[in-house]
Amino acid sequence: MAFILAIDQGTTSSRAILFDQNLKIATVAQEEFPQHFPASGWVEHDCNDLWTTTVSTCRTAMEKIGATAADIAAIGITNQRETTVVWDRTTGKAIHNAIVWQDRRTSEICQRLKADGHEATANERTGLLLDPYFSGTKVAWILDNVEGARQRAEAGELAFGTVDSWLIWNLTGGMVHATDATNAARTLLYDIRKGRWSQTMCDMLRVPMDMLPEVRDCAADFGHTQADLLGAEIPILGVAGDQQAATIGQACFKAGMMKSTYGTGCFALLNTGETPVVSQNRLLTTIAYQLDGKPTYALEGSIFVAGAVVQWLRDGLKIIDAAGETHALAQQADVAQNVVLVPAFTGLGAPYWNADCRGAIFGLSRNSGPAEFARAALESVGYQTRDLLEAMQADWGTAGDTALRVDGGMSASDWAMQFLADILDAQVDRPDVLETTAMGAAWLAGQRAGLYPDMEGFAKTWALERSFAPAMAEDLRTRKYAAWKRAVAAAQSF
Ligand SMILES: Nc1ncnc2c1ncn2[C@@H]1O[C@H](COP(=O)(O)OP(=O)(O)O)[C@@H](O)[C@H]1O
Ligand SMILES: O=P(O)(O)OC[C@H](O)CO
Repeated sequence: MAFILAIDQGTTSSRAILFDQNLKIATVAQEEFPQHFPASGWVEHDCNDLWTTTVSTCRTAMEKIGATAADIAAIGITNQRETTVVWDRTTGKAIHNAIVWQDRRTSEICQRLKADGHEATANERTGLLLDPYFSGTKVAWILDNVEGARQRAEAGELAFGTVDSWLIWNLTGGMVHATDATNAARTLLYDIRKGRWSQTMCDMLRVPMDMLPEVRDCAADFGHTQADLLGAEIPILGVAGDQQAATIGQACFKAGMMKSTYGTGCFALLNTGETPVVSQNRLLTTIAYQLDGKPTYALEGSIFVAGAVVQWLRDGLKIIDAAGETHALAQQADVAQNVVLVPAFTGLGAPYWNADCRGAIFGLSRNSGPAEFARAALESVGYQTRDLLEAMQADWGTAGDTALRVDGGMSASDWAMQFLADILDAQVDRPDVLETTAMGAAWLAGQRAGLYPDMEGFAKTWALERSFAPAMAEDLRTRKYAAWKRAVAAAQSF
């Protein structure tokens, strides 16, 4: 039996998944690692944790089913995007903790650049906005705050990479400093139209170009693992950022197809084909995947809090013990109460991009309790998705005409998915395999290794587990969504 090893290095855990030659999951290993919050709005990871948990989960997954390196045809890597690592090319040591995508420390730099009128140039080159979310300002922050770093970077001694690059560098023993086009597209340094690093953006953000990795296709040769890591050399043949990998795993290969992933946050990607669509509604233009040198573009809506609102009910309010309890609670909620929760715990992402907004709850009465809170929390994820889809519809026209394919931990909630269908007035399809992110990375590597079918054949393997059809009366849908819009406006003016 031949396997593909998918590495999924996420925000809260590292996972290794072995897929067999029929694209079925053979085993999964997962390890969480600590999150570091050195100041308000700052989020860091220890770069060593990212690396050691990756290797140990790979080893555990292999041990679980007695697979050796000889059984593994190739490795595919998918990763939390934007998170920034800078390391010394000689020692291979990171010079600072990884600055995580959620980190807001460069908010002021972004404000300054915007005030100086740079946003249009940034958007035109990269498809992104001047927001601390992306890597570019994080790299500059490290260079300005670690003693001697800027000088060393200018002397070519330091390397920058998103998490995929950091893992590739370590897996190959420092032989390969590369990334793929989807990860490059999240740095604020990459020209998504020209398909190369942008001198203009590097100058704007003061990032020396010599630090940047080489950009390759998603299915390409990224070197091979050092023999002593997993028992023998294994080729690395696939790389994609996690949301793009999920788009691939959901087989959204045709323009107009869309997926939405509900993990900590929610990321909706609409395949727009060979042309990058410029959003008039504050969505991001990004690369969905790049194969045979040809990029396919996507419009992306990024919401920072989705499943995290359920974690808040559990860990902050302590009104549930496990995420799954929200289903029963939401069912018990008093329908006459219209409690609306705006979960802007770390500001609002698309389409508002309001870093300073904070969470708010409206419509409480003396009878409001855990059930109404749980319902409002699940509903908030549906409302935020509708905001994204309305923006996509305005930019693209047909968004929402096809079913929305969902995945991620929170898509396990039948209640949340039914509400989503209701508030969108659109069909929501949940696939059999919810590990779409890892599946996407596995397919990239597996088809390059000659083990898996081509795009068309792979798309045929997508199987539906459950479809949710809208069942809410139109006037109720209209009233509820209008209440959400009022709540978001009020939260922003607080
Ligand atoms: N049955 C459920 N109902 C509601 N939310 C859930 C359920 N199961 C998991 N979640 C939420 O899904 C999230 C985990 O999803 P996952 O895809 O593993 O996230 P990530 O990759 O961002 O760590 C958690 O925030 C959790 O609260
Ligand atoms: O690690 P996840 O699944 O929360 O995904 C993080 C995204 O890639 C951030 O853009």
